[in-house]
Amino acid sequence: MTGTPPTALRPQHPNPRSLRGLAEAFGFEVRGGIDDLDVTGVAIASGAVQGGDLYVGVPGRNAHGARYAGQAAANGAVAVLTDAAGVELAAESGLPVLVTPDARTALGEVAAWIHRTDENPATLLAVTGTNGKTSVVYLLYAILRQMGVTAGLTSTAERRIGDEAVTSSLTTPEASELHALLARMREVEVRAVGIEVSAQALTRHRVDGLVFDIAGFTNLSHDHLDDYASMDEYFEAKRELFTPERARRGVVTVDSEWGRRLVADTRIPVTTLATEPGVDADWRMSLLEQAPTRTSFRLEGPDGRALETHVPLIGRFMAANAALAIVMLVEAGHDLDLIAGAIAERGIDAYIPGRAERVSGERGPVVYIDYGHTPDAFEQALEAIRSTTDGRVVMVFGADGDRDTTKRADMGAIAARGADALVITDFHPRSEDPAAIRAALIAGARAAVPEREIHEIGDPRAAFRRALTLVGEGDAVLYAGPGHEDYHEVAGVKHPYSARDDARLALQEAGWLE
Ligand SMILES: CC(=O)N[C@H]1[C@@H](OP(=O)(O)OP(=O)(O)OC[C@H]2O[C@@H](n3ccc(=O)[nH]c3=O)[C@H](O)[C@@H]2O)O[C@H](CO)[C@@H](O)[C@@H]1O[C@H](C)C(=O)N[C@@H](C)C(=O)N[C@H](CCC(=O)O)C(=O)O
Ligand SMILES: Nc1ncnc2c1ncn2[C@@H]1O[C@H](COP(=O)(O)OP(=O)(O)OP(=O)(O)O)[C@@H](O)[C@H]1O
Repeated sequence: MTGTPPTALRPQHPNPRSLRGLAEAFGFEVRGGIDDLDVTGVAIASGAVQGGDLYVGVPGRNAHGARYAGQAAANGAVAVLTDAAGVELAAESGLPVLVTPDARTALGEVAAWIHRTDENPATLLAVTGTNGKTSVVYLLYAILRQMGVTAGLTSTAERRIGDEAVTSSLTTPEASELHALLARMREVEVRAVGIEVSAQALTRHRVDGLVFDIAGFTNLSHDHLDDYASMDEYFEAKRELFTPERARRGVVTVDSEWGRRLVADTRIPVTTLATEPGVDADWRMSLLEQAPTRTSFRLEGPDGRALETHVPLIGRFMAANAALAIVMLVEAGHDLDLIAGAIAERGIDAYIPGRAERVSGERGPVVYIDYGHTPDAFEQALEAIRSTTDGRVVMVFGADGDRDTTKRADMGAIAARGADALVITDFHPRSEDPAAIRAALIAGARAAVPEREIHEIGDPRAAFRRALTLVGEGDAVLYAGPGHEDYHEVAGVKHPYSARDDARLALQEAGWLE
């Protein structure tokens, strides 16, 4: 996947900056003539380079990026920034080379300098946590727009400025892309931006060169133990967002021990939010009503301030995400009454692609396509569906290949406990044997509930159609995993596949959708 140029939103009228000025500002060693050269952008993937860019060659898992300096030059790069190991490779391109001990560490500040990020007046709202980041940034975006604020977002699904959107490749863009996106947002006078920040982004310097106005925390649960040696290390990666170098203020959901630990450990001022009963916090969310099409809730603040609203989505977890978004906006300086006024009547008018997205119509079973791929996400989504469904709940799911294998047994177990029947299928097996991934999920399910009805069908299209044969009016299907995605990755090849489109087609074939 690396080397594929990510589609990126960039400023349309960049202000050129002097390359000599850049080298002097950062104390870079210079090889080659750079006087009279200007730089207008920055990229770390050669395929993404545009005329006037600085190409930054960073070492990767597969190759040193400096190896691709020739392609960067062909695409119009004016110079290369790299480390000592990359100098010789970069010089082969014929471009001048700037040298720094660690090009990845330098990238964020360099991108901020080139794109003048300091001059960006937008409020920056960062969201981290294992689950709910994408949802919270879409909820922030929706509320801001309902309040008449020009907003942007960056998430796993999309980067979005007003109505302009491009599909994302990473959850958090590389720093080169992120600062360009913010510069583009400044051009169109975006005033507030929701930014999803993964643990990997913090660890890999993708949000360097930014200090967020508000950092929000959703939750922490089992995921990414292929990237981090333990839950403690994973937590430490997230905790970094709640330091003065990264954020001015925080809003922390304290339902879990991890949230409480974050509050105890942080060095920035934080406001707390509880969304479960019996947890003490500055703000408390309580559910009012759960229906298959919406969830309404009440949010109460420290001084008796309160609002009631709803989200057009299922589940306590979605109300929790919405409550976090609202408290983040209050902490960013928005008046609670103004927020309430904007969302009281119509509720929060959010569309979140592929997160508990209802694809069924008026007739037949209710079908949700979800992006859940962790044990906790499975549990939350199943609980939400149970609380709005009297009939059977059938769950279709698989597990990522080449990703944290230790969560598979738990995913199987939670599905077996929460659903009446399971259809276990393939979800991006990547380089792994798909049958072995299914076997791990089935073993987890059988260990938890030996008698559970389980169907094993590798092809996701056939699996979903099997699920439809197991349900009828009043029942529900949860298809967890693919969410908004439009591909199915097998052995390094991405095959076109949209679970949402295919599910609609299957519902039509079954006569349940026009
Ligand atoms: C493990 C990891 O983070 N890998 C990232 C890394 O890839 P890499 O080290 O393998 O790169 P490489 O292939 O060795 O190439 C080295 C350099 O040469 C460049 N190159 C390479 C080939 C070429 O033709 N031209 C070129 O310029 C590459 O852009 C890179 O800068 O640098 C690439 C360029 O930016 C990233 O795309 C890639 O993210 C991969 C796709 C990835 O999957 N990352 C995951 C771990 C990740 O970050 N996930 C979180 C999700 C969190 C969540 O689920 O919540 C995220 O924020 O997305
Ligand atoms: N607050 C929450 N608590 C637990 N599970 C949640 C929560 N919000 C969403 N989920 C579940 O997690 C899935 C992913 O949600 P979302 O995309 O918002 O999270 P994320 O943190 O952005 O994950 P990713 O970066 O992988 O997209 C949802 O489809 C849902 O199943």
